[in-house]
Amino acid sequence: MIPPGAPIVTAAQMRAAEEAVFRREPQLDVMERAGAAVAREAARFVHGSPILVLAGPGNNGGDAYVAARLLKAAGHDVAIAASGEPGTPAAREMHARWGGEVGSLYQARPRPVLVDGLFGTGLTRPLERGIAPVFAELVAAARFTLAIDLPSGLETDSGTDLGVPRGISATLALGALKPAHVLGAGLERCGHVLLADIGIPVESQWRTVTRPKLVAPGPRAHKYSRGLVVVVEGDMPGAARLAAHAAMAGGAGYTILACASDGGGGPDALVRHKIANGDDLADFLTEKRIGAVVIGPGLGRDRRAEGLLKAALGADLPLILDGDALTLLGKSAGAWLQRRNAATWLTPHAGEFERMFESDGDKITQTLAAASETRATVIHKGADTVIATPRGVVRVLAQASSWLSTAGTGDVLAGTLAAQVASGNKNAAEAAVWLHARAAALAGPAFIADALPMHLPQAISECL
Ligand SMILES: NC(=O)C1=CN([C@@H]2O[C@H](COP(=O)(O)OP(=O)(O)OC[C@H]3O[C@@H](n4cnc5c(N)ncnc54)[C@H](OP(=O)(O)O)[C@@H]3O)[C@@H](O)[C@H]2O)[C@@H](O)CC1
Ligand SMILES: [K+]
Repeated sequence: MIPPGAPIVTAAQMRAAEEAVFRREPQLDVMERAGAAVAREAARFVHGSPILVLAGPGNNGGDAYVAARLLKAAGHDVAIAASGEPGTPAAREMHARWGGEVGSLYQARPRPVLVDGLFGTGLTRPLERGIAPVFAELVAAARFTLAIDLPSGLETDSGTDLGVPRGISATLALGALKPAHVLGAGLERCGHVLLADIGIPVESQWRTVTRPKLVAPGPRAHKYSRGLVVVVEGDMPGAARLAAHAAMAGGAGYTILACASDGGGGPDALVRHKIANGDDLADFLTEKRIGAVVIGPGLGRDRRAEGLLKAALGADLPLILDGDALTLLGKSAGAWLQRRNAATWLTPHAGEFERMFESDGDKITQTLAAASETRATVIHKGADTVIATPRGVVRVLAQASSWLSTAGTGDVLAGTLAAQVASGNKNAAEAAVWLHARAAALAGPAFIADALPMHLPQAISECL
C-alpha cells in the first residue's frame, strides 16, 4: 500500500528540506522525532518478541539508536548491532544516548523482529560484499522487518537494487516518499510503505497518483458536452474497439470509430464513420466538436497507417498517441509533436519508450525529459507508471494489479484517457491512470482486457 497523493522527493531535495528545518530547530530534535516514529511503528508488530536493531554509520543509524532506546524504555527486549562506529555528529550523540552495549553486525544473532537502520538516503554505492549476505540472512530469519526510511541497499532516486534483500515487511518513509518507494526494485522490496510526518515540510511537483474528483453530468448535459471521442481503427480492429469501448464506459458522451469498413463488432452505441485513408481522416477531423482523438492501438505500420497518423498529427485537436503510432514516430517524436498547437498525450510502455527516447537515468527523469522534448504529457506505463507533463508535474502510480499484464489493457487505458480529455478534465492523465487501475482491481484475477471497461463505471462512481 502506497500513500495516495503523497509528495515524492529526491535525496538532495530531502536533505535541503532538512537543512531548512535545522536552521530553526536542533537536528537532534528532528532525529528524536524520526526515531520515535520508527519505535512507534515497530512496537505495533513486536508482540513481546525480542528486537534486533541494525545501525549503520550515518544518520539512518542515528535514527536506529533513538528507536532502540525508546523501544527499550517501553519495556521491549532490544539488542543493537552496528556495521561500524557512528560517523556523523548526530549519530554519535544518539549512540551515546543509547548508552548500552552495541554488538557487531557480523556477529549478530537473528531475532524475530528486525529494524533496519543501516543505510537510508545516503547510500551511494552497492552494499559491501561483507554486509549484503549478513543483512539478507538476518532479514530471512526475522518474522517482521521494518526498514527505516528505505530498505538498505536501495538507491534512493531510482529504486535501483544495490544489494537490497527480499523479505522486508514494511518501510517507514521519513518526512516524504522518495522515488525508490514507488519505482523499480523498490516496488517489490519495500513491503508496505508507511509515511511518518517528522515535522519537515517538503515542496514537490511530484506525487503519487490519487483518486480523482469527478463530476456527474449536469441537467443540461448532452452527448457533445460530455465529450466526443474519435478512435482511429487500423490493421487490428479489435485494439481500436477496446479503446472505443473504454472511452464509452469511461464517461464519453459520444464515441466514433473512424474505420475502413462498416462491419465489425462492438457495442451498438458505438458509431462508425468510414474513412479510406489519411485524406479522409484529415477531412473528418475538421469537426470542431471532437474532444479527443485516439490513434495507435492496432494501427499497423504501413503506408496507410503513416497517412492516418499524419492526418491525426495535423488536426488541431487533443490527441492521444499509443501503440503503433508511437513506434511510427520513433526518435522523431519531438520534431513532429513540437509543431502541434493542441495538447498531446503519449502512452508508451517500456519498449515503445526506448524506441522513442534516450533512456538514461531513473524513470522519473527519463519521463520528464520525454515530456519536455515532445511538449506532451507522457504516461510511461509499467508496474510503476510515471506521468510527466512538460511543466514538470509528475504523478506515479505504483502497485497496480499485476493482472494488467495482458494484451489490450493499454488500449483500454488510451480510451479511458480519451474520455477524460474529451470531458475537459484538467488532470485527465492522472484520472485515467487511477480509473484504469481501479477497474483492474475490481475485475479481480485473470481478467481479459474486454472485461476492463465494464468496471470503469463502478470506478467512476467511487470518484463522484
Ligand atoms: N539529516 C538528518 O538529520 C536527518 C536524517 N534522517 C535520516 O538520515 C538518513 C540519511 O542519513 P545520511 O545522509 O547520514 O546517510 P545514511 O543513509 O545514514 O548513510 C550514509 C553513510 O553510509 C555510508 N555508505 C554509503 N553507501 C555505503 C555502502 N554501500 N557501504 C557502506 N557504507 C556506505 C556513507 O559512507 P561514505 O559514502 O560517506 O563513505 C555514510 O557513512 C535518512 O535516510 C534518514 O533515515 C532523519 O533522521 C531525519 C533527520
Ligand atoms: K534503512
